[in-house]
Amino acid sequence: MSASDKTPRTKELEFGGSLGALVLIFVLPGTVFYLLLTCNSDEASVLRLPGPVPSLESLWNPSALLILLSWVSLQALLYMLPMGKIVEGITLRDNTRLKYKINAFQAFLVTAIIAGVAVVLKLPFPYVYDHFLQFAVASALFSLGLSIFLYIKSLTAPESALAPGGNSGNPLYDFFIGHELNPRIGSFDLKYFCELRPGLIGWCLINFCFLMKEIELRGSPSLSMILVCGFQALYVMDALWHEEAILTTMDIVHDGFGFMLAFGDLCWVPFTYSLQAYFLVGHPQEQGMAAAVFFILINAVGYIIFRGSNSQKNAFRRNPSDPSVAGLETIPTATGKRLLVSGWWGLVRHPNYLGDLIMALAWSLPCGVSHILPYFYVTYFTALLVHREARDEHQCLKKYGLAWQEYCRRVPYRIFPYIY
Ligand SMILES: NC(=O)C1=CN([C@@H]2O[C@H](COP(=O)(O)OP(=O)(O)OC[C@H]3O[C@@H](n4cnc5c(N)ncnc54)[C@H](OP(=O)(O)O)[C@@H]3O)[C@@H](O)[C@H]2O)C=CC1
Ligand SMILES: CC(C)=CCC[C@@H](C)[C@H]1CC=C2C3=C(CC[C@@]21C)[C@@]1(C)CC[C@H](O)C(C)(C)[C@@H]1CC3
Repeated sequence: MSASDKTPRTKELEFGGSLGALVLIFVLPGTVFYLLLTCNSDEASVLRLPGPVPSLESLWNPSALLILLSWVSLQALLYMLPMGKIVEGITLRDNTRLKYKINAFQAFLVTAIIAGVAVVLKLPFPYVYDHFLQFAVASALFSLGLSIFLYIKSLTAPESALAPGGNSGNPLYDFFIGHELNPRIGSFDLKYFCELRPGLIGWCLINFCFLMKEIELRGSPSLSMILVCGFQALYVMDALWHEEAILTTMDIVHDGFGFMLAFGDLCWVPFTYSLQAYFLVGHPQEQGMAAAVFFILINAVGYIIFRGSNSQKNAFRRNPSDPSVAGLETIPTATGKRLLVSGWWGLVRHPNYLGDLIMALAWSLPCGVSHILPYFYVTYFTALLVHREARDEHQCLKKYGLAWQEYCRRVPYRIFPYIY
C-alpha cells in the first residue's frame, strides 16, 4: 500500500470532540426515551417531567427484541435477494470502487405485500403501539451492540479502509463517528444497508401500526393520521426510489459507520420520526378538509423543492451535458468539477434542505397547535441541517477554495432565502 492510500489522521474533530461524543452517546438515547415517555403522558408537555421513571422490567420485553431481530433479518434477506441492479460507488482511496445493490424500493414493495397479508390474517399490529417503549429499548441495545461490533471489526481493517472523518486515534471519538468507512461482511455493506432499509421502511411500518391502533380505538383512522402517514410514506418511498443518490452523501463518502449512524438509522429515525403518529393515537386532533388541503399544498411545495434540487444536482454530477441541466449557469473549480449557480442551486446554497424543512413542517401541522411535542421533528431537523450545512460548507471550502468563495458571493443565502 502506498502512503497516499492510507487514510490521514482526522485533525479537526466535530461534535465537540471526544467529550461531545461521550455526551451524545448518552443524550441521544435519553432524548428518545424522554420524548416517548412524554408522548405517553396525558399532558404530553415537553416542559414537564413525564412522571416516574418506568421500572426496568417494564422496559424489557424479549418478544420485542425477537420481533426486531426478525425485522432486520427480513430486510437483510430482501437486500441479498438477486433482484435490482448493481452500481459502483465513488472511487476510494485505494482507487477501487465498491459495488452496491439497488433494490430498496423492491424491498419496500415486498414488505408492503407481507404487511397486507398480515392485515388479512388479522395479525395484532397495535401490539407495536402498546409496547413501543420496549421496542425502542430493544432497538437502542441492538444499535449499541452493532456499534461495538463495528468498532472491534475496524481495528483489523486496512488503513486505507478507515473513514476520513473517524480516524482521530481517540477510541471514543472514532467509536462515535465510525472508524471504518464501508464495513462489509463479504459483499454485505452494513452502513449502506442500515442507512435506508430497516429504519426507514420500519418507520413507515410503525406509522401503519399506529394507524391500525387508531382503528382499534376509534373504528377508523383520523384525517390527521392519514395525512401524517401519507406524507411520511411519500418521503420514504422517494428515498428508496432514489437509493443510488445516497452513494454520494457525506454519510457514505466521509463519515464512518459507528454509533452515530447505527443509532441514528436504527433507533433515532424509526422511534422519533414516527412521533407525530404516536402522538395522534393518544391525543386525537380534529382537522377539516380546508386545513388538510392547505397541509397537502405545503408538503407539495416542500417536496417539489426537495426533489427538484436533489435531482438537478444528481443529474449534473452524473452528466453535466444532460439536457435537463445543460442550460444552467455554472462556475469552474480547480478540481475540474463545476458548481451550479443557477436553477435551484442559485436560489440558496442548500435548496434541498429548504424543501426538506418545509415538508417537516407539513408533517407537524396535522397534529394541531395545542402541543409542542409534534413539532420536535421540525425543530431538531432545523438544528441538524444547520449543523450539516456548516460541515458541508467547511468541506466544500477545502475542496474548491476560491471557486467556493465565488459561489458564496453569487449565492449569499445558505438555506432560507433572505433570512439565513
Ligand atoms: N430526513 C433526514 O433526517 C435527513 C435528510 N437529509 C437530506 O438528505 C439530502 C442530501 O443531503 P446531504 O448529504 O447533506 O448533502 P447534499 O445533497 O446537499 O450535498 C452536498 C454536496 O453537494 C455538492 N454541491 C454543493 N453545492 C453545489 C452546487 N452549487 N453545484 C453542484 N454541486 C454542489 C457538493 O459536493 P460535490 O461538489 O463533491 O459533488 C456538496 O458537498 C438532502 O435533501 C437533505 O435534506 C439529510 C440529513 C438528514
Ligand atoms: C441525531 C443523530 C442520531 C444523528 C444521526 C443523523 C441521522 C439520523 C441522519 C444522518 C443523515 C441521514 C439521512 C437520512 C435519514 C437520517 C440520517 C440517517 C435519509 C436516509 C432520509 C431520507 C432522505 O430522502 C435521504 C435519503 C436523502 C436521507 C439521507 C441522509
